[in-house]
Amino acid sequence: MRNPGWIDLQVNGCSGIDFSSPELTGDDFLRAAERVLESGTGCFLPTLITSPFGLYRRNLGVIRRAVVRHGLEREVPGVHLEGPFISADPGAAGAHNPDWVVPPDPEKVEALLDLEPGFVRLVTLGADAENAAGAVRLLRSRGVAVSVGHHLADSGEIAAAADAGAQALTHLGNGVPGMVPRHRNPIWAGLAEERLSAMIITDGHHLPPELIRVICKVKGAAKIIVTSDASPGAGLPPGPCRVFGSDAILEPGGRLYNPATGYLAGSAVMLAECMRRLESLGIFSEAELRMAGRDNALKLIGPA
Ligand SMILES: CC(=O)N[C@@H]1[C@@H](O)[C@H](O)[C@@H](COP(=O)(O)O)O[C@@H]1O
Repeated sequence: MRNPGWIDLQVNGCSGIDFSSPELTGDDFLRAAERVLESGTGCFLPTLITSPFGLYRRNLGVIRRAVVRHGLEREVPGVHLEGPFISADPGAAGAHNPDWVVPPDPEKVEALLDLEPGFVRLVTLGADAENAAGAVRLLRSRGVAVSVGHHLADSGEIAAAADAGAQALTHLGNGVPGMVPRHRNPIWAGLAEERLSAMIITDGHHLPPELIRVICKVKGAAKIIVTSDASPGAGLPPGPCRVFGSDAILEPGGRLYNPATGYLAGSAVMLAECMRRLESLGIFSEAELRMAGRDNALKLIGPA
């Protein structure tokens, strides 16, 4: 499979560098960006997980200044805010700190977007948040792409988000409690909502092959977006490490998890590896892989 310059909408950091850390510096960001780009990713959205407002103010500025200073606007066209408007339920929040979850009030949404105008390109919010549909409409009116996830939303709430202009589902199959009702749960509801693309993490640990196959078959190649969800642990040697301010363990096989909660804490690989793993399942042709690893992501966030 030829690498067309993969586009990764979800990169939380790598090599011990956390884009959501209160200590992130411009040089840290550039070091991490260099590793991401040399791995075969042509363009990516640094992703900030659920954080206090002051952290967004600080880190959006740090990242934007570093990008501009080094002329990386094509490679890093903006950021993905994964939260803070998600569900605080422990299974839905996953690696996110529920203490920083807030409802998507219009003033809060506007305040976040106004920190670095035009720099937020994608927001993940919970479709079960209070007035989620209003927030989706507001974000879309400001030119921001919206994906829903980290929620316990039912099919009605997911449909309402799609009616309001949401375009995708963030890491479908992850960011839900370990045990869910067998028929009515956010995975089936997201799978069944034909208007929404499915972002999926194909790192070999987040989803079993049979679920990847089902999601790809149901959504079709035009509605699949592979993301790495690479975390600060990506690129580190196996063993204990720090991820999103918590202790984590990176197993020799590449599984990265928080031992206190048992939840995965992002992935340990970049998008090129996720694409190789998806290719090895034999579901998609080369042209379809290019859609899932590049074209659909570009379509989602639109031109810079
Ligand atoms: C940055 C981020 O949010 N990553 C999520 C994590 O929060 C969630 O816990 C995990 C497993 O989800 P699961 O336990 O529902 O499979 O998927 C992703 O790694």
